[in-house]
Amino acid sequence: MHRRVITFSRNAFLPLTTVCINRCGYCCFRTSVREGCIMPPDEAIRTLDASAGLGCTEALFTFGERPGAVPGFAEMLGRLGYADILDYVYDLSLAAIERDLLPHTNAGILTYEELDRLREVNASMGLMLETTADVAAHTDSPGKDPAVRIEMIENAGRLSIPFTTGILLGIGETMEDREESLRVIRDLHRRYGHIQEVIVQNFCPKPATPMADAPVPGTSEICATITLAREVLPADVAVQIPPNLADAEHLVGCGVDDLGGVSPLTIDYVNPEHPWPQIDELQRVAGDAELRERLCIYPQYIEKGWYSPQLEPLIRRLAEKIAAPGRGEGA
Ligand SMILES: O=c1nc2n(C[C@H](O)[C@H](O)[C@H](O)CO)c3cc(O)ccc3cc-2c(=O)[nH]1
Ligand SMILES: C[C@H]1O[C@@H](n2cnc3c(N)ncnc32)[C@H](O)[C@@H]1O
Ligand code: MET
Ligand code: SF4
Repeated sequence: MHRRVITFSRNAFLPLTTVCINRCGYCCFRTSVREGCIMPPDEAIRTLDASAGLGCTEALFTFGERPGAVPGFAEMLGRLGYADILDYVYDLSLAAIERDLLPHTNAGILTYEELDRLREVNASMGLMLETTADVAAHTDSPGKDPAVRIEMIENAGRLSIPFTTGILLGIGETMEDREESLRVIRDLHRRYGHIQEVIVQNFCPKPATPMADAPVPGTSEICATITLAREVLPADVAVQIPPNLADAEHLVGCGVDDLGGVSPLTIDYVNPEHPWPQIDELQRVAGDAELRERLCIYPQYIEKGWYSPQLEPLIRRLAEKIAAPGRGEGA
């Protein structure tokens, strides 16, 4: 099951806010409304500048879902001059584009209209399905209702947005649940053709969360799930594993196509205890496979023109840049 090419994206992770209406049992990212819960514009711009300088091509905006519904948040955001976090991410997406970075946003559940608006300034977007099962970890997370997640992924399909989704392993679901989740993703892709990659992400326990002592999926179980994903999903959908969370070196042979976004500058704010491998270590992870840099919009969607006109020149330029010979590690 060894695949010849393994891809990754050089990115910058910008957690715009840690405030969230959900309370997932595994999450250490979410905080209350308090000092520091919103990344200020000057810090965001510094991160974009520095990441562009390090050769990154993607700005990943990942943050809490519907923070505006949490009391006190709107007032804090208002002090930065914004009425809605989506106005803020829109402006920062423009700032990213100006600096030659392609925005990819995962803000949790968004409406059709919100997706349509962000589509103008995002090369791809994402939302983890997590699981189709009804799990205890999601009891206090209305946004993790599988029906709600499926509806949003469907809306992204209607809007022809190149899309990243995935499943989270070890949150109370069974192997059968994983198979069902993967089939649902496959069926969405059959209808809309927009799923570019599916992340198979293993739960990592966090201190002081309800799941702090929950068992973690072992390497052989993760491998079996990657193999299952590769069997269920069509060949044009990449299977991604995060190289910082699992034993990626031993898992790539299970059917992995992609190592996701890796940052030379920022940490993985969702899993802060797991540092990224250095980009020059990724070839070791990829083993015999050819390691190839990609953009956050996959080549087939560039060919199909599934992007907004204002992203066209940048996508063209970055596609040439990553294809240029001599652009190896640290370039
Ligand atoms: O650094 C991370 N990147 C995450 N990414 C980013 C991802 O690695 C890249 O941004 C995409 O592969 C696009 O290049 C996600 C993107 C999504 O759309 C949905 C979920 C995730 C999850 C993570 C994550 O937990 N940590
Ligand atoms: C951005 C994505 O990160 C994942 N996520 C959230 N918390 C954890 C954790 N403790 N371990 C692994 N992945 C996590 C969820 O799948 C979310 O959708
Ligand atoms: N809160 C969103 C979600 O869980 C984005 C990723 S977690 C920080 O879907
Ligand atoms: S995983 Fe995402 S939705 Fe769940 S509590 Fe954390 S930030 Fe909110």
